[in-house]
Parts: sequence; structure tokens; C-alpha cells
Amino acid sequence: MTEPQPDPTEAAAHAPRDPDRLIRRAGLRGDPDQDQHFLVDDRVLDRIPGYLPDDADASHVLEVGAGTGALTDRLLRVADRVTVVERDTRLASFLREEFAADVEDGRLTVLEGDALELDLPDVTACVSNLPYGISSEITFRLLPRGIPLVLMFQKEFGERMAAEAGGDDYGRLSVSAQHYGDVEVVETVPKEAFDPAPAVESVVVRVTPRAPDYEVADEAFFLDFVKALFTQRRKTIRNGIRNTAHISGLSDPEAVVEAADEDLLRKRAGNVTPREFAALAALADEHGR
Ligand SMILES: C[S@@+](CC[C@H](N)C(=O)[O-])C[C@H]1O[C@@H](n2cnc3c(N)ncnc32)[C@H](O)[C@@H]1O
Repeated sequence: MTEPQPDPTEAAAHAPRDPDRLIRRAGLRGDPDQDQHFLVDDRVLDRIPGYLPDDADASHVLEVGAGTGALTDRLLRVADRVTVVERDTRLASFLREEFAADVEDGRLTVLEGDALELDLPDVTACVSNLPYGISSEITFRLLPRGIPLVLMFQKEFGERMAAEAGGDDYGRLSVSAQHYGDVEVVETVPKEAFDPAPAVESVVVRVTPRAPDYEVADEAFFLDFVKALFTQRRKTIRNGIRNTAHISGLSDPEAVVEAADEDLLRKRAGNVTPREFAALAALADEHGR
């Protein structure tokens, strides 16, 4: 007796959508001026949802900049619900058509518009191949939400986010991002994985939310203080505190210098850990504001 063979149309319906065919069906070419670099490497696309932390709640996943939906298709396989944001009207219409069944049964919502202007819904995670023009702004809107993030960035930006004190890439971006979670580069993605290819390599970054291992009384002041000290990264912290009172808003920087630890005052910002910045911000808050 011969084994029953799977219906080839059904098997195809369960296979992930082919990214090149999606682009052909959408009938347009990605426009780099609109931050349109579509991921066309199936292996990268298949891996991305798997970078969510093991215990991540995938009941409602946000994707910023869905393009032709190659990543959306993979997200619908792991999430109960997906909301995508797409600014390009033609792509938003295509997504509604291509994923009509998922839209109809309420598993997919397509929001048309600028992700920086729309009210983003309460989601449990965000997985996106971001439009690079809004990487920083959208990321710093998502970080305070305390949800897991798996985001594609230009390589240099992603490496700066994940950098540790003492390294060349460490800066304000590293301290501010790591304030909200553990930041890791989980994959480097070559230019050829995209159509059209961007000018530089990309990285996938995972942010696993957690409370920092230090206390901050005033988060906004802490972040401004860090920003101020990194504008003087070649100076010692002592001179940085003195020179940047106009940015950090300190009325008595000298009192902070007097109260701070001598070893810390001799360091440069690039060698100060987030925990040390927090201790310094607490002193500044107490003595210098
Ligand atoms: C890098 S592509 C990624 C597309 C798709 N997710 C993929 O991986 O193939 C970024 C997408 O974001 C869209 N986009 C650009 N700026 C946007 C904005 N401000 N708000 C929402 N979408 C935007 C572009 O039209 C493009 O489709």
C-alpha cells in the first residue's frame, strides 16, 4: 500500500512566503530614500523571531515598517496577534490584500502611517527590521515600555547600543539603552541579505528588559547627566562636571566635584560604568541641583 502523499498546495500554503515573490507580487522596487530595504534572505528571516527571549510573551507582537510582509509572515507563525505599521500607502494596501485571511480573523492589524506619529498599541514584544531613519527615535520610545525587542539596525548603531564601558563604541547610547535592559548583538547581517542592498552592514539586536542594578531617583536627570558628560568624553569626569552644568542643569557643579570619589573624578566618561554614572547622578542630585 502506498503512503498518502501530502497535498502539494496545502504544503505550499504552510511554507513561509518567499520574500522575492512577495516583492514581485507587491509590484514595486524598494526605494532607499524611503528606508525601503527588504530582507530577502530566508535563513535570516526564519531566524529573527527565534531571537525573542525564551520566556517572551508573544501574544501581541509589533512590527515597525512591514514592507512587503516577509517578516510579518514569520511573526504570524509565532505570535497570537501581530500589529504592523507601514508608512507607504501602496505597501499598506498590499499587506491588507496579501494577508487578507489574517486581517479578517483579527490576527493581523495593519496601521498605515508614520510610526513616530501614530499611537502605538500596547504590545508584548516588538520585532522589526527598522527603517534606519527612525531607528534611534523609535527605539527610545519602545525601551521604556519594558518589553522584549528584536530589532535590525545599521551595524555601527547596534554595536554602540550594546557596547560595554572601556570599549571604543561605548557612549551615551550604550548607557541609555542598557538602562532599560540587557542589550546584545545576536547576528550580523550582510548587505546582500536586502533588496536593494543598503550602504552598510546591519545587525540584529535583542533587548531583554530588566530593572537596572542601580537606583535612579530621577530618570530624566540621570539621562541628561550622562548625555552632558559624554559631550566631554576626552575630559576627566571632574572637568566634565564643571564644563557641562548648562546641559545637565547643575547649579553648583563644584559641590558635586567636592562630594565625588577622587578615582571616579580622574576617569573619562568612556570608562565609567552605568552603575558609576548612577552613583554620580545621585550625588549631583543631592549636592549640585
Ligand atoms: C527596512 S524596510 C523593512 C521591510 C520589511 N520589514 C522587511 O524586512 O523586508 C523598512 C520599512 O519601513 C517603512 N517605513 C519607513 N519609514 C517609516 C515610518 N516612519 N513609519 C512606518 N514605516 C516606515 C518603509 O516603507 C519600509 O517598508
